[in-house]
Amino acid sequence: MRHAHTVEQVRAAEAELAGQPLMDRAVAGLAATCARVLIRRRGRVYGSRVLVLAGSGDNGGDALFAGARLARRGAAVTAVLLTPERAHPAALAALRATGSQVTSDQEVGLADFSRADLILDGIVGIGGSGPLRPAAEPYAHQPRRGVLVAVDLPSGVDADTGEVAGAALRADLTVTFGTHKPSLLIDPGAGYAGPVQLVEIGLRPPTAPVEALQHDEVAALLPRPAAESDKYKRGVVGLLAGSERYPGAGLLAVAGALHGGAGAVRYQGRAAEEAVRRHPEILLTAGRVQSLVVGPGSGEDTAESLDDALASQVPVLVDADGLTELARRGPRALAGRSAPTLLTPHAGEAARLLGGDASAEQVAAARLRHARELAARYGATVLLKGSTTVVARPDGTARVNSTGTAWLATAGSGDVLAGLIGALLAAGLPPFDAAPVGAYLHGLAGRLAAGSGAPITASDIAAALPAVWRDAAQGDRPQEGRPQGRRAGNVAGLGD
Ligand SMILES: NC(=O)C1=CN([C@@H]2O[C@H](COP(=O)(O)OP(=O)(O)OC[C@H]3O[C@@H](n4cnc5c(N)ncnc54)[C@H](O)[C@@H]3O)[C@@H](O)[C@H]2O)[C@@H](O)CC1
Ligand SMILES: Nc1ncnc2c1ncn2[C@@H]1O[C@H](COP(=O)(O)OP(=O)(O)O)[C@@H](O)[C@H]1O
Ligand SMILES: [K+]
Repeated sequence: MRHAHTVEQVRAAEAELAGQPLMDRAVAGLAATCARVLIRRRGRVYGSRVLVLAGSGDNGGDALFAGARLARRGAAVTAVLLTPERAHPAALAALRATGSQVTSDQEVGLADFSRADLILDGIVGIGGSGPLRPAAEPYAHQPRRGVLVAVDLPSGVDADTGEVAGAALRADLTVTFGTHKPSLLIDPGAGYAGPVQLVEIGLRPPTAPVEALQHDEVAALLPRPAAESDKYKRGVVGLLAGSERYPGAGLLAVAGALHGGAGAVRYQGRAAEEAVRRHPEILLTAGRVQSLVVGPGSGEDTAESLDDALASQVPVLVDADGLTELARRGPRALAGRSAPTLLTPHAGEAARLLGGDASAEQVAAARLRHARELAARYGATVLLKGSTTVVARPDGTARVNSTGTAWLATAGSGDVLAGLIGALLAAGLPPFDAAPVGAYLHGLAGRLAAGSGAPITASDIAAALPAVWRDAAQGDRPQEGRPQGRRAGNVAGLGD
């Protein structure tokens, strides 16, 4: 499990360790990573050009101290102070003692930014607030050829949410201290961080409000048939999906559900004939189910299907057309439910569910905030899809997905996901497990299908599910780094 803590929690955990050399530990890890980057890039640290961008707080202090360590190994280090009168005194003295150049001339800084082999972004860390200050902003737009390492988190990114209010520095790699911050796991912030390396400094923060399942946790949660299982004991998922206008969505939901670990898939929609032709293993008769999926391509049947689903006593996943109908009815439509409800909107559907309080763009720019808001308003678990999938519960706890690729953004991909998660619900996983496990497998399937990068169809994603299930079931293989097609670029693999 990857855990992410808020700034407040990090500060409290730090206070408990007062007197311990936390900064030394952080700096040692940071400098070691920078040295590795330089050795991979240039074969050695000696003679490399390093630029340190130092703000006024301890984040700048970390960067200056790391710069001093690199200078002692022969790097040509220049430090640019963004607030010269408030630079970290001890760290500045340490860097000066190496004979390195220190300047507050931003013209020099910007020129070096373009030339340096390695840039340390120590402008601002967890003490940041609001958009980058004017002195720092030009660095966010300046071209460079070297590797940019963000200290703790990329400057300009809000640590607790991953929101980016204005410009931010786009890192190739982030070295973070003590614990992950939510912004390192959630876009758009995560997209600025690149691969993240965690340096342990001894912090013991409390329960994490945001976490990301990894292979081990997914392996432990995957439903497996027991010796005495039969198909009903394994769970039956009911699909209320597909209509005359959108038969394909029903078929794709079936394809996802068949690979989701339930014992049987009961299909109730207008694409029945085609569904059974393609998937002869499905059931078309009415009967007991342990979960229901309502909405993918339900078209003209949506209102009635939603009525049926919400009146049931089993976990219900509402997706696509079902969400549009639910948005019309509002949160009260879920008030009488005794079994759990899971909503799986993309940003546009989320905006609808919020009744016009946010646009799709605003939802995508503040995923954690809006997923939490929706979960609280509807009293349901919410899986918000998109570049980072976020699952939130009404109490605000959240899980974010660390697999996936932008190639998943293809028509019908969400229908496969809905069927898959529906089956996991039928197999007995609670929504806060079923949703992130489904997203994790779906993301891995997208990566597997896309390979080194190629357009994929939703059917390809479904077809890849058995292989990624087998892989995930083995556990112990953390899925680090950013998905295919992201700019891990010139330091691919350094986040390991
Ligand atoms: N808390 C901890 O447990 C540890 C913290 N360490 C480092 O300390 C950092 C936090 O240090 P601080 O609390 O001094 O805070 P920061 O250094 O993150 O930032 C505070 C300073 O940045 C300026 N600032 C705020 N918002 C800004 C913006 N948008 N643009 C430009 N400047 C801005 C403020 O004027 C303030 O003086 C961490 O990010 C990490 O790098 C590490 O040394 C190890 C341990
Ligand atoms: N930029 C992206 N990066 C990674 N995954 C994405 C991106 N955009 C969309 N996805 C994923 O692709 C799927 C698309 O689902 P959805 O929007 O419901 O599409 P559809 O309605 O066509 O099935 C979701 O799982 C979503 O998280
Ligand atoms: K930083």
